[in-house]
Amino acid sequence: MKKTVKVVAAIIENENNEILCALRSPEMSIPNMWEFPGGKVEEGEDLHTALEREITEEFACTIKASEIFNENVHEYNAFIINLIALKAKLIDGEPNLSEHSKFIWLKRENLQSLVWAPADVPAVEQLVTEV
Ligand SMILES: Nc1nc2c([nH]c(=O)n2[C@H]2C[C@H](O)[C@@H](COP(=O)(O)OP(=O)(O)OP(=O)(O)O)O2)c(=O)[nH]1
Repeated sequence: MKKTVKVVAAIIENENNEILCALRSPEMSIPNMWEFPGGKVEEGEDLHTALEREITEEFACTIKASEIFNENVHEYNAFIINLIALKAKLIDGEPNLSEHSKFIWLKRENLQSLVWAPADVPAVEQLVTEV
């Protein structure tokens, strides 16, 4: 049976209404695909704490996570992902690149120009149609 992995991802919007998009590197799993930054929730950890921890680890800045925006279950070849996207705001510092190949800030209407990790597609669609 495939393992189910619980992953939190941040929809970080800046003051220009742009959203942070990160490109997974060739060395990461699901390589060379765009994602909302985040990572796996650890045993006993709540969603907000997990997301704030992952962003500090991967981008050396501080966010405050708020409401759940989208939740999606997607079956990859190797595992099943329960991807929970939370809205978030940058509260200290600016993102710094470490594990990812690149990050960009994009307006909602341009999000679909990227090749997203398949599990992220429903969240992207919801963002594009959000008023
Ligand atoms: N962070 C993140 N991961 C995503 C998204 N969409 C998606 O399919 N994934 C996949 C990629 C990875 O297989 C998994 C998350 O693992 P990760 O490698 O980013 O997290 P992690 O840092 O906790 O993992 P690790 O150190 O244990 O390898 O979920 C997304 O929007 N954000």
